[in-house]
Amino acid sequence: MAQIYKADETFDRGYFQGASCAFGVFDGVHRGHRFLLSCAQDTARQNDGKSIALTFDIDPDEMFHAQRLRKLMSNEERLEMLAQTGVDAVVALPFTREFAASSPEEFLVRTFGTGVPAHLHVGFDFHFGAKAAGAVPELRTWADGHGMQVHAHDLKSEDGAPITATRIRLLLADGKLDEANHLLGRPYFMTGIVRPGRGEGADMGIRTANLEVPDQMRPLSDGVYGAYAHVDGKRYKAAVNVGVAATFADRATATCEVHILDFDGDIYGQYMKVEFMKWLRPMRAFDDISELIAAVQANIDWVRENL
Ligand SMILES: Cc1cc2nc3c(=O)[nH]c(=O)nc-3n(C[C@H](O)[C@H](O)[C@H](O)COP(=O)(O)O)c2cc1C
Ligand SMILES: Nc1ncnc2c1ncn2[C@@H]1O[C@H](COP(=O)(O)OP(=O)(O)OP(=O)(O)O)[C@@H](O)[C@H]1O
Repeated sequence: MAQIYKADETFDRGYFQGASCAFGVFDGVHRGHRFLLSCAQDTARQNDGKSIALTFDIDPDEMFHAQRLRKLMSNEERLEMLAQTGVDAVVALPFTREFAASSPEEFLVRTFGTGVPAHLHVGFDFHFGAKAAGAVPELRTWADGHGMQVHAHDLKSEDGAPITATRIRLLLADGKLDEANHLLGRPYFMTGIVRPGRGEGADMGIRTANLEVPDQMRPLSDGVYGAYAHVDGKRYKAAVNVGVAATFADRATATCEVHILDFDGDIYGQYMKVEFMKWLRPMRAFDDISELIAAVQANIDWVRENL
C-alpha cells in the first residue's frame, strides 16, 4: 500500500517536484477516478517520476453542504482505497475554510509551494479556489509559468453519461444497486462498529448485528438487500435491512441490521464491513410479526441460494 501523507506545514512540498499528480476529492474511488489515477501513473512511468493521488483530508462538501451530503465512504476509507490503486503516494491537503477562501492562484501556490509537479491530471470540469473560481484555463495559465503540464481529461463514461460520485449516489438512493456497483467497479459497502439491538431479533429467531450508520454515510435507500458481511477477517453471506425498521419505528435506532447466515458469535464492539450485492425488496411496516418473520426468512433463503 502506498504511503499516505498529510500536507500540513511540516510536509516538504519539494516532494511534488517532477511528479505526476491526479487531483480531486475522489469520494467512492469509482471507475472514473481510477481512470484518472491510471493516467497519472502512465506519465509518471514515462517521466521516471512518482505518481501521486492529490486530495483533501475531508470532503469539501462536509464544510459547505453538510446537510445534503451523502458520502460513499469515510475520509479514512477514501485515503486508504486511494493508497491501494497503484499510485506511489497519496497526499491529503488539510481543507480549512481559510484554505478554501484562497484565490485560484493562491490556492495553487499553497498547494504546491516550491515543488511543482511535471504533470497534473484533472477532469475537464475540475474547479478549485474560492467560490470554485479556478478552472482549467486558470490552471493552464499558472502551469505555463511554472513548467507544469496540465492534462484535462474527458470524463470516463458509461451508457452515454459520465461516471461521477453524484451519479452513483443518486443510483443508490434509487435502489439501483447493480448499476451503482457497476460504476464503482466494486460492491458498495457500509462499515461500523456492531452495537447491541433491542433483542427482538433474537426473540423472533433472527439475530441481527446492528450498525448505527449516520444519514451522511448512508446514500443507499432504505430496503432489504443481499450482502456479504466481513467480520474478523472472514466473509459471510448476509441479509440486511437498511433504514430504521418501520415496524418498530417508535423504538428502533439501528440503521443497518445485518443477519449473518450460519453465524452465532458475539461480535458486539467489533468492526464490520457490509458489501451490498443485490436489492431484494422495499422495507415496510408489518401489522403482524409472523408476516415480518416469514418475509425476513424468505430473504435469508434467497441469499443462501443465490449469493
Ligand atoms: C433481512 C431483513 C429484513 C427485514 N425487513 C424488515 C421490514 O421489512 N420491516 C421492518 O420493520 N423490519 C425489518 N427487519 C428488521 C427486523 O424487524 C429487526 O431486525 C428486528 O426488529 C430485530 O431488531 P433488534 O436487532 O434491534 O432486536 C428486517 C431485518 C432483516 C435482517
Ligand atoms: N468519470 C471521470 N473520468 C475522469 N476523471 C474524472 C471522472 N469523474 C471525476 N473525475 C476527475 O477526478 C477528480 C476527482 O473528482 P471528484 O472528486 O470531483 O469526482 P466526481 O466523481 O466528479 O464527484 P462529484 O460527482 O461529487 O462532483 C477530478 O479531477 C475530476 O474532474
